[in-house]
Amino acid sequence: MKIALLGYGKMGKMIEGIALDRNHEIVLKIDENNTHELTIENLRKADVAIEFSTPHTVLDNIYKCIESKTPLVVGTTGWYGHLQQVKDACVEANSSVMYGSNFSVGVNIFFQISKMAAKMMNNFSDQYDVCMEEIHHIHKLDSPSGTAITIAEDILEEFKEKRQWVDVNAENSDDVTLHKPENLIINSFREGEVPGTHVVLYDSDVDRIELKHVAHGRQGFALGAVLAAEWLPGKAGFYSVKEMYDFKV
Ligand SMILES: NC(=O)C1=CN([C@@H]2O[C@H](COP(=O)(O)OP(=O)(O)OC[C@H]3O[C@@H](n4cnc5c(N)ncnc54)[C@H](OP(=O)(O)O)[C@@H]3O)[C@@H](O)[C@H]2O)C=CC1
Ligand SMILES: O=C(O)C1=N[C@H](C(=O)O)C[C@H](O)C1
Repeated sequence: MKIALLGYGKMGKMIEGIALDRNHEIVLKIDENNTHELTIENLRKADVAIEFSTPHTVLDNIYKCIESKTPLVVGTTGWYGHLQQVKDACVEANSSVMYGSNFSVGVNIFFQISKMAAKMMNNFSDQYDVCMEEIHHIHKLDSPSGTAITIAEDILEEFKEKRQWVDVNAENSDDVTLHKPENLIINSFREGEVPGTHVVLYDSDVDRIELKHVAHGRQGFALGAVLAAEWLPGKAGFYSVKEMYDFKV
């Protein structure tokens, strides 16, 4: 397949390596310095585009791909407030977009485990409280992580004591008003070069249950994005990575 890489940073470079190993060809690489090359004409030379740029640039890139009808895999996080508009634009144009807060198979298994646990724990919400932690490298621009938001929204669907998630980070950690029983607290930490760690904690007076996913590097995210780029072409519509993995449980 001919692949366009929109964003050629830590993820874009790792995706390039995996795509070449799987006999794909990279026909376009866009970073901050050559955005003028991101034209409809150039996008149409690709069978699929993979977007790992920044929360500030992702929306323009998505809309360009929708306009050119280039199937697009979006890994960039920090834009989910615009999800419905993007979905509507994609469907109206009969284009193909898949987004995912995390493309690794391990995290997608973790999503399922966490959702199942939340459903069980909902029967014991008089005894257990739930909170989350996410730890990432200091270069990360968004907080909480997209992965943490996906986990939190799954928990909110099942664990009825919680009404909304709230991000507690270096900037607002002194604000005690955030700690209300109905708030699902996500504690976001930025440390060194941590690739991505997510924890769900259920705590009672007598014990604690911890569910934890630790990424050892970015390889799993990058392979998942290439698998998505192989899966998407020919499928018009707006998809989430959960539809690609479609685990049978
Ligand atoms: N869904 C998932 O599985 C994963 C998602 N992510 C997310 O992916 C995103 C990228 O992560 P990462 O690669 O680590 O970040 P980096 O900061 O390493 O890379 C970002 C890249 O985007 C480039 N860029 C800047 N402006 C534009 C633009 N207008 N168009 C295209 N590219 C542009 C930058 O260019 P320059 O180098 O010139 O500054 C850089 O190459 C983040 O949002 C992160 O949260 C990360 C890992 C996994
Ligand atoms: O910025 C990162 O690095 C990562 N971002 C994604 C997220 O926000 O969840 C996925 C992964 O955790 C790494």
